[in-house]
Amino acid sequence: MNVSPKLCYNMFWKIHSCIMTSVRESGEVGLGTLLDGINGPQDLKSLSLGQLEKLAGEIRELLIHTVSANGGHLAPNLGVVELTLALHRTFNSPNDKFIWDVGHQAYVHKILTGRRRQFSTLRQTGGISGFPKRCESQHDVFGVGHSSTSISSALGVALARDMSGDTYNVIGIIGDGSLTGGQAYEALNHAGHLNINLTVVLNDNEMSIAKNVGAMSEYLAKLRTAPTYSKVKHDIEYLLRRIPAIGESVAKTAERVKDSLKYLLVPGMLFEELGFTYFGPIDGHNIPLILDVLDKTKSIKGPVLIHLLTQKGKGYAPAECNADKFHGVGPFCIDTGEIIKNGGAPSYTQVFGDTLVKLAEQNPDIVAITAAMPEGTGLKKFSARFPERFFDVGIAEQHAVTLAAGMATQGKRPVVAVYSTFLQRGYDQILHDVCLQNLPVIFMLDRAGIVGEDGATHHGVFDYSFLRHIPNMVMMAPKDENELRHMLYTATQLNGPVAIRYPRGSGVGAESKPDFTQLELGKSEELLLGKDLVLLAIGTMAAACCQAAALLAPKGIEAGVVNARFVKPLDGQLIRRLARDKGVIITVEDNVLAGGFGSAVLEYINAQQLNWVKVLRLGLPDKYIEHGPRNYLLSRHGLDPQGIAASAEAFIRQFGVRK
Ligand SMILES: Cc1ncc(C[n+]2csc(CCOP(=O)(O)OP(=O)(O)O)c2C)c(N)n1
Ligand SMILES: CC(=O)[C@@H](O)[C@H](O)COP(=O)(O)O
Ligand SMILES: [Mg+2]
Repeated sequence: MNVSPKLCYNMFWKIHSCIMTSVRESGEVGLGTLLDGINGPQDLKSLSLGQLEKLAGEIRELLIHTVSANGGHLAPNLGVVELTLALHRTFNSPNDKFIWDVGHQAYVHKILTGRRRQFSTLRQTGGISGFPKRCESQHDVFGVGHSSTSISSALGVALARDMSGDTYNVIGIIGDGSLTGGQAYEALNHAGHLNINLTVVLNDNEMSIAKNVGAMSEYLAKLRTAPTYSKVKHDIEYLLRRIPAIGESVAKTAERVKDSLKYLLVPGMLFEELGFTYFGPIDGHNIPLILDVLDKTKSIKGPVLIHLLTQKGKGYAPAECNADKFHGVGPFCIDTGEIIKNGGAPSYTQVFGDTLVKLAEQNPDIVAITAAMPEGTGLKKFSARFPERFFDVGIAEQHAVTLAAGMATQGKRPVVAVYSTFLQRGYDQILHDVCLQNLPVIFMLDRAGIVGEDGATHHGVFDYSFLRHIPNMVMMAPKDENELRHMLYTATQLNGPVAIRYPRGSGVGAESKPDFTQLELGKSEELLLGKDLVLLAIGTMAAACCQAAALLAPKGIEAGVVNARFVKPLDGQLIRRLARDKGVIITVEDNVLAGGFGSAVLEYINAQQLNWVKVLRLGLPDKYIEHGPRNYLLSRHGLDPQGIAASAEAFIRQFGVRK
């Protein structure tokens, strides 16, 4: 009988799932196993190679089991199991310092550094974070969540080490996707120049979240198929030493010979040219091989780059086949790999993506730009429909912004779709390259407000504050997914920079008609009338405010609700009227209070000398918000209907109701 490898693999996977199901049912994942004996990295030192390989399997089971329940970054972690084991086996953390790029692949590191028993709390309220965090463990040397920082921070640690006369090892671990970010090159440039002792491990799985893009990615692919440079170096040295009589002296000049030969044998040794000693490419799932190369590179002076080839999702068939889907995933069924869906209305992301395609069908100047997140930002459809008008620039938000500015000077209508938190990278480019020249670039800020389980590094709670003060910028936030459509349409009709911010996840199920309405610039929408106070809401806070008003009514408080729509320009006319008629304004936003929407309203009231108005600002405090479910975090910060109603009631009781 002829059995295809794919069929074999599927059969293996079925048997494996059955075993896993019974293990899960007995509630024994990772207990009574090798993993159970790992209380810290020191416990790895005595394990045999066979045991390390068995441990790798147990870690994979634990990863799959935990992420299937809590959600998280499964595929990146499955890909670095062997690498992380080898790192902790070779080096001595926390004396030696590991610095992870993005940090979404540091689960194995967490498991091996004393957090195995807390691992079931991953990404949950009060539980361990999905990213390295200095306050969580001394093994987490550098906090992270945004990409391409590892070489910079590792270099900083290495420089500090040398200044203090210490001798520990510093190892930065960066993925091929993160190597598309400009900061990584700034750091390579600096490290190569300093000739400092520093190890960079490049974990190359040919994937960012989506397939990796760019010339560097193509260069890595060339290295992948070229003869192993480290092997070539070794072989040349070996051969030269074996030449009778002259062997030793020739071997002494081997360094020079190798230097000339390497150009012939391996095209464009970019990393070596930058001052790094390059090792690779090496199979990143072969523990003895990784141990060997780590051991060898330990004694090399100057910066070293070890290029490992890994497979994202390794060991779990659904993640191997769909590495992008399992990059960051919600709870899923282990046996089938199916994501457990909440159902509900289409997400803001989807509505944006569909709307952009519609608008682009009518306007050939519309182009779309993503920084390595075509799926997450909803641009997948656009990329399929208009491949020549779609640009994935890699993890390069700064470049994305200035690229858009350049296109806008030539009459294009660039739409930069980006997560709010990652646009923080492009602040100067927005200010200096886009707004100063008043260029019509549209910024679509997804994942604005509280994002949930990714936590402090990912909440998009600063965007009102870092965008609204920039001259020429128009900033809007829709109350629902249907309004998002009209806002995007409106943005295409304006002739300057526009930012629109909206949250992660489902819309409210708002009905949408096929036509578009151009919204009046700086005009808000009165949703509910109420004589005692007004809840002046921005974005999705409008719905919470309507519910809060309903909670206040039985208490004899008549609250009006306004959907502000614009953070900039503000609806000054409305604010003056509210000040005159009600005298109590409560602003509500899911942004930090500092410099946010409420601050804008206060500035306006001050500028107009409407001094009698009582203003309460509800929003997020001047601190980083931890990880946890989005609704829980909103309620914890008083931004759910109950919280808003309670604050409004207390405020009105303190300042009285104007009759
Ligand atoms: C500045 C910034 N932009 C975007 C992201 C979103 N993001 C997280 S991981 C990732 C891909 C990283 O790819 P790579 O470094 O190769 O890691 P892999 O997941 O492949 O192991 C992206 C785009 C981010 N974390 N930071
Ligand atoms: C690590 C990272 O930055 C992304 O993977 C992020 O976690 C994606 O989040 P979403 O699930 O909101 O797309
Ligand atoms: Mg990668």
